[in-house]
Amino acid sequence: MEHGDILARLEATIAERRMGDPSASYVAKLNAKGIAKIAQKVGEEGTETVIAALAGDRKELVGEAADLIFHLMVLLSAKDVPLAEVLAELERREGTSGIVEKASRSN
Ligand SMILES: N=c1c2ncn([C@@H]3O[C@H](COP(=O)(O)OP(=O)(O)OP(=O)(O)O)[C@@H](O)[C@H]3O)c2ncn1[C@@H]1O[C@H](COP(=O)(O)O)[C@@H](O)[C@H]1O
Repeated sequence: MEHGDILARLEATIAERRMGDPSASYVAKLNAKGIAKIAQKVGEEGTETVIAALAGDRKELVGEAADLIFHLMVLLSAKDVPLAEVLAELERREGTSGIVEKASRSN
């Protein structure tokens, strides 16, 4: 199976569970706690990813990176930002120099 499909499936699952029962779904539980809690989780998972990278534990890094991507997708969903919009932004940057691109970025 193509790995790229998992992001689309995960986005659909997150959208489906968002308003669900917090006692039966982690995605619903996080959304019930509000945007600040979701954003906090993204920050925590980012920090844990950095720690795993610096500790040199490859398996730990893969797990933390998966946690980070998952929580970032929960955050994007909660803010009604489709993943396609982020991917389109990456496509827009594709082929441009990161050095030049940084200077011309609007945000
Ligand atoms: N990919 C994930 C995924 N990655 C990590 N996690 C959960 O993220 C949580 C992170 O653990 P933490 O200890 O950091 O957080 P916590 O202790 O639960 O919460 P706090 O203490 O921060 O309040 C764990 O409960 C993990 O199970 C995930 N939960 C769900 N998914 C996907 O989301 C789908 C829907 O899940 P439900 O909403 O639970 O149905 C699943 O089928 C999966 O595909």
